[in-house]
Amino acid sequence: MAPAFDTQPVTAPRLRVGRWRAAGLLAVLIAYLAATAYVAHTDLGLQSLVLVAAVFGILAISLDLVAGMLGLYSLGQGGFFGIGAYATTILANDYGWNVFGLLALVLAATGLIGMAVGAMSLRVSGLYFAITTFIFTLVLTVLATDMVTVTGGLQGLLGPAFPDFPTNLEWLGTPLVWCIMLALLACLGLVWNIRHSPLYPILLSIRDAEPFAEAAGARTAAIKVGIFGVSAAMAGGAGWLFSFLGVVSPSQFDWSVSLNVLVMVLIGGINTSVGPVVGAMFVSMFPNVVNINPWLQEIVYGALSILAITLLPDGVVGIARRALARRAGEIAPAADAAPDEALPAAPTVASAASPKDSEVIVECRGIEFGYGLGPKVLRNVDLAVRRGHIHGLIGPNGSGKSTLANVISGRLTPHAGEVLLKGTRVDGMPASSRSRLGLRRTFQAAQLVKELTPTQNVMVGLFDRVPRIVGRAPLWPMLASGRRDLAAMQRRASEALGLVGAGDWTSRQVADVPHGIEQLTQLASVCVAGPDIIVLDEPATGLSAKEVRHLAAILANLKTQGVTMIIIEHQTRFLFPLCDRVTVLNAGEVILTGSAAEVRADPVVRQVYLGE
Ligand SMILES: Nc1ncnc2c1ncn2[C@@H]1O[C@H](COP(=O)(O)OP(=O)(O)OP(=O)(O)O)[C@@H](O)[C@H]1O
Repeated sequence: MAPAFDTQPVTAPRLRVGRWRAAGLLAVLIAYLAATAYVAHTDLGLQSLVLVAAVFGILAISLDLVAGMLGLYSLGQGGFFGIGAYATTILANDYGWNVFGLLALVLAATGLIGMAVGAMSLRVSGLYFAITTFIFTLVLTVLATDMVTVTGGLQGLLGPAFPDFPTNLEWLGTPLVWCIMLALLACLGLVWNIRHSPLYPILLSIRDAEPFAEAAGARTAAIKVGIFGVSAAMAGGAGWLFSFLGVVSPSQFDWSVSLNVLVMVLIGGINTSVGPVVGAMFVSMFPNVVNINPWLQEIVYGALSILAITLLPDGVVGIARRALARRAGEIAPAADAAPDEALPAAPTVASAASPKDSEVIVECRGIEFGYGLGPKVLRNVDLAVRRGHIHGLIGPNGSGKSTLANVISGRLTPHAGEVLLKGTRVDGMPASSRSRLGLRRTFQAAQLVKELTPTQNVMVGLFDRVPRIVGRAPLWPMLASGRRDLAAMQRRASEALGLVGAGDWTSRQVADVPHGIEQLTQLASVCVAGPDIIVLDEPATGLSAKEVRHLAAILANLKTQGVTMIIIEHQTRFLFPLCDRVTVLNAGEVILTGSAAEVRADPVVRQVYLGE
């Protein structure tokens, strides 16, 4: 089993913001509170304009949390918003419930409903996910329209009054202004904290490279459902706030509102800290600020929205952030160096002694597997890999090697047979649980998050080595334990990149690094967790001869540290010198297991695979 996560440095580093940045943040906070105080004392017209924009800002943040970080384009936000507003209005007006008690109820109820809707909708993804959440909003709108005696039908209901300040706080002005603006600040803070926690690279890896996150031990379905619940609760909370702004009616929560919120996020900048709020301000304030003929106004608004979305794919804030980062030299230009030049010298190869009679650490017995109703891809496959060995898996294209790797690592469940890791039967276990038994894997096509740095990607590999990442994320930078663990994770990730020879590439985006460095980053992301067993699926694909030699040296070094490896590879000249044993698959069946020399000498293998 991998060693426990070492949390050195023992003392938590201070919050990682420079002096100027801290002063800037403080100035922004003071300006925000001053602006809130101004709005709290101004006329009702301006108040209502700002407050509607702020409530929609919260709604847009709730959507960005799932759309930007998880790629789940929910059209259910309008529905959760409506539930919050109607529940507050009906229970406060008709039953006299305390509005603050209702806030807790709304957050809990919409969070739970969100998790239930999420659990059902997450069986599908992309467009189908959007459609299922759209149907949720549609059904709620129809109910709100038809249940006239409860909801007031199309005319809606007048929302409850927001409680006044106690007399000693009346000097603060309108209490609802403070409540909404502080709620917006809290939502911005929550998302900022998540973006500065190690949960952020994990969420992006669930979005862009889910098998990678699963293989690192993340229960991706549970995380998606949980985050969707938080997003729904935030949208419900926005509905609670909205109920105090006037009339609550179906047109304010229908599917077009969900779409409008998506437009806000896209215009402002998806997956940015303040972009959704900027988008919400633009969309909700536009009709009042540009006060022209209504139909001309719609045309101008539509044209501006289309232009913003098509010309600014990162949104207004995304573009501004990139420009600032370029000026500050944070985004390095794309790498010019050829991969060969990019790679440092290979590490020294220590002698790779093979423990001859070590225990069997990975075992497959009688594995049968086929995709859907198609023919069997694996037939009665037996495989025994000894601790500390490098076990090669070769065979012609389509012979079932990657399928077997997926069965061993938990992405696929065999139809028959058993998989054992360290003597424990695991064939019913998800990939995330197998990683806790010390198994890690790489993928044929590198599974990484392109917009993150190699260091951030490698940190994903530490997911199940660091306690309570998900639970602490909403407060992460504010917790001493969070800052300490993040520093330790960054240090471990940089070390792992250094060990595989990619230490010079830690701060560029993966999108800007050569293919060889991507492959090494994948390898570092598994090595960082100190695994006992690594399954590598065609690690040498696309590498130059020099890079392949470098990779061979790294794998031989890993072997000297006692790591067991199963390597799927077509390049036998690279693979055979590393291997203790080689298994040959052909059309889903094992045709031979033996030493590299035995395999090379076998006439059937020579004919079937080596083409001789
Ligand atoms: N997701 C899938 N759905 C249906 N069939 C699949 C799927 N993945 C693989 N197959 C089929 O299963 C068979 C085995 O594929 P697999 O990728 O395991 O072979 P392989 O030996 O790894 O091939 P290669 O060396 O080309 O990577 C092939 O016939 C392939 O077309």
